[in-house]
Amino acid sequence: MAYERERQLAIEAATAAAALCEAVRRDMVPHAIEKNDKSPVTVADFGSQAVICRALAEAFPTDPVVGEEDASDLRQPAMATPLAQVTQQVQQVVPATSSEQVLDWIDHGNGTVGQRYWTLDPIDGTKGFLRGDQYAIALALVEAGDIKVGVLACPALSFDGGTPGLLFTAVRGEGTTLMPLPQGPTQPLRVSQAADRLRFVESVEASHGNQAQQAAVAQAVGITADSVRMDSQAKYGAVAAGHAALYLRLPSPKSPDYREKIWDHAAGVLVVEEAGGRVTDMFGRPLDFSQGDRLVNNQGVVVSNGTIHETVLAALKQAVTA
Ligand SMILES: Nc1ncnc2c1ncn2[C@@H]1O[C@H](COP(=O)(O)O)[C@@H](O)[C@H]1OP(=O)(O)O
Ligand SMILES: [Mg+2]
Ligand SMILES: [Mg+2]
Ligand SMILES: [Mg+2]
Repeated sequence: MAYERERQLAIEAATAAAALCEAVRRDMVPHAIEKNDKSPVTVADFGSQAVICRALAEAFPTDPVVGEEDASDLRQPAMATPLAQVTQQVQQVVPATSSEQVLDWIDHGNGTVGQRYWTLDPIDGTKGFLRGDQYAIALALVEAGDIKVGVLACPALSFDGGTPGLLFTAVRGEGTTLMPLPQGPTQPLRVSQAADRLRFVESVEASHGNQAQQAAVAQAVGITADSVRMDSQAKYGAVAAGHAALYLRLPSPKSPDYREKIWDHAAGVLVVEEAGGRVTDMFGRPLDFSQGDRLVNNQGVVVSNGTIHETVLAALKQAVTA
């Protein structure tokens, strides 16, 4: 199988990070630390990035990792308490780790996009994580702009009332699989074509999309049920598993020039594509992962079961020009 080492390593690292995040949520009631851009980060985001970057640095030392977080704030003297908490959490995975080591592992994620790179969102949906809702650990390998491996760990996700905790894994050309966390039988995953599964998913956070326009487009393609609102790339998982036919993320009227970050999409895109679905921007262009840490050549994201994709793009064109 192609990319077997990369796939195995990504699964192991994301599974360890998922356990760390769940331990934080269970044991310490995480609170938000505010970043410069006012968005939240927690002890678990830092711990997850440290654990995954450590594994990548060891196994693939020359691969850059483009991760969401960096350790500059954590290095400030005023952050001694959260740093100690991050270190304590990482020690559950890697015993006898020092804080210095943890900071260096986090900063291993400050790489830049190149011919081959990994991109990591140590917690995608930090707001969902803090609310007790959905979040994901998202890790992907990209070569020449093409996503080759994508792993999405969704510790709080379940379908049809199952035990929470699902891991999605995709390798380009080899399909998508679903496995319970932390381990269990693997099953291949396909998107759904069933008419009764014509649900659509969107963000919980209204400011991350355009909910009025999303509802109008969904209705135009015959989806009459209310949206299922979900944080994080778990939405890609819902489409890949056939629990939704469509995920719409249209530019928010409050931030029309926002460009999506690569770590918010890379793993999810491959998980859906390899399950038989399709992902483009709102104009039908493929997402371009070769340009840097943002999708500068794209606006909005449309994720579907494939079958309805062209109809959705046509409805979107009408909605935007109307
Ligand atoms: N204006 C925006 N439009 C789209 N996504 C955004 C916007 N602002 C922040 N985000 C990103 O949305 C992601 C969460 O998505 P969701 O709502 O689907 O759970 C976060 O990674 C967040 O990035 P950041 O962590 O930099 O704030
Ligand atoms: Mg994040
Ligand atoms: Mg994110
Ligand atoms: Mg964030």
